[in-house]
Amino acid sequence: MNDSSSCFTDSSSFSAPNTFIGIVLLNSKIRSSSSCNNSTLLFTRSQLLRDFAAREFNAFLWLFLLVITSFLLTRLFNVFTFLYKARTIPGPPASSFFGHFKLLSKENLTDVLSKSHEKYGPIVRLWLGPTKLLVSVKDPVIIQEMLIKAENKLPFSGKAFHLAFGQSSFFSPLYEKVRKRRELLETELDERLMKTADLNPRKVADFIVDQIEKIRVRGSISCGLVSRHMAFTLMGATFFGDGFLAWPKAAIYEELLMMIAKEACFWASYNVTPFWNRGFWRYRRLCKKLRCLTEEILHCRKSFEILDHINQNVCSESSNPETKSANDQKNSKEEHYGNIMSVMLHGSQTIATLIANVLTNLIMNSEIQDKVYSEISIVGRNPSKYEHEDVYRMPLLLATIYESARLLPTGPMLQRCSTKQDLRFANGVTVPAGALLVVPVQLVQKDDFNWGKDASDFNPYRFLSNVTEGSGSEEQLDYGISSFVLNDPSENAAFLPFGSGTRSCVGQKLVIQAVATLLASLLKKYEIKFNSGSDYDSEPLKNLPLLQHPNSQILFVRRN
Ligand code: HEM
Repeated sequence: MNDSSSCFTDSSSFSAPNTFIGIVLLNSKIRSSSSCNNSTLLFTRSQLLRDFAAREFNAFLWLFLLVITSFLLTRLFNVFTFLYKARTIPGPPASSFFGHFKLLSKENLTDVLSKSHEKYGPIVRLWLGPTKLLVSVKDPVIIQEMLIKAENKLPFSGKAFHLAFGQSSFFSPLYEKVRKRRELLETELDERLMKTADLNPRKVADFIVDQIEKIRVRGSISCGLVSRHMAFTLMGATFFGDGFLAWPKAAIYEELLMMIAKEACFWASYNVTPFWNRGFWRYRRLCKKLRCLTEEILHCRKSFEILDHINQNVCSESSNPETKSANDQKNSKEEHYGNIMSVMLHGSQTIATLIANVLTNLIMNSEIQDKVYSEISIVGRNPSKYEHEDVYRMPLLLATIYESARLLPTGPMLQRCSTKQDLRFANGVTVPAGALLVVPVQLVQKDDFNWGKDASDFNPYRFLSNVTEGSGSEEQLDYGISSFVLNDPSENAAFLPFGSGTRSCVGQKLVIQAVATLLASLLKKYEIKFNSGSDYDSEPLKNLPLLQHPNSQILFVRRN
């Protein structure tokens, strides 16, 4: 037998190793067999490596296939479990693969939900797509439970703010992200509400009354426009201090904010940000201008500003300022500006709608306006030690504000989602994780079951309790006002204009005090009327449900 017989020239006489170590061992074996010539050795080695690579590649493919298959099987299992759990929630049957999408593209969601609740009860489901489940809750007790348990909002909530103003942690969908700032803002606002010096809605009210005096001589004014201006001035003075009232660029800031408000939802509705659209870039330029003006007012203001304080608190807790990188500092500054602009936008829009609703209701119900005026006059004759406390002695005015917020809430739906865990309600219904949960506020706040037969009528007295007869002062009785006390509106779980639970509105107390003070100052000086010839100036309209966003022309008539 010659020497070469021991060489590994015949590839079939050996098998390639399965591991890299195997290759190394075999390689050393080949090297040690000195009788092999170089070319045979090279051939054998490359053959081995090729064989090894092929095996490794096959193994990799198998592994990849296994991972993909198990991933798909898990997804499939999850989808079936989701569908199975969703089956237990009552709702109209979905006729197509796309669920109720067709129905919703033809009809308003609130109307569809109204019919579905009537037929299927307090919890109903609708399919927005093959696996997109929407669950609507109309029962106040279950709503309360849901708004506490489901802490997160839908992933796209806050997208409009994010697109317009960059990072904004107040309106982030994740509760974890907003929790700290929510708490700080709440505490800050509570503290400021206690101190008259820092935040004085009366100053804002006097400023607005002065402005109204100027426009009054020119005649009537659009209710929507004047409400918008009042809301903006209130928000500006609250967050930038009294110096905001004299800021010469306030009017430009207001105009920009309102232009952005008009377009924000439209641009946020795109799944992919429309960078190719010129209109989008024009919108971005508006946002940038607003950002510059925000920076400007923050630089020149003298008074302390609430959100600045919160930002400092959050930054000092999250990291040591000395070790903070320049990038971190830039991000926190961006977020600070984002927060200011988003709160200004949210507050101005919602307060404007609320003021417009109250003014419209007071005009359409002149007897209530007269009584509120009487109430303001009585309190004015015997003012409290602290001016800002006066409004809490005006129950009818406060009840009018609550009733206006009940009849026409600023948003038609509250929304939540539970991404990780199923939600189990006390009544036995389980909503699978990943479903969108909504509360149709308009339906809940006008439901006869929750509010009585006159649920659709304007009746502020539903928020008042009559204290035993005869306890009212003579002066009160002269004005035809019996002694009323305001009930806590949150006692009724169906009262949701500011949401409820873990993600409820942080500005509620501020709004009620500020709007009541402003309206008290206005009503004390002026009687508010529709301009004759205005659409609303007719008796038959009185009992019609309040129209959305009333844009009637109103007059401020000076009282003697
Ligand atoms: C009439 C005026 C206002 C109305 C009707 C209103 C209404 C609401 C509603 C319905 C929500 C969602 C609540 C929920 O999902 O449960 C909300 C959230 C919020 N509101 Fe207001 N709001 C008003 C004014 C304000 C003001 C003046 C501020 C600031 C001082 C403010 C700060 C916030 C914040 C920070 C959130 C987000 C809370 C979160 O996501 O955790 N709101 N508001």
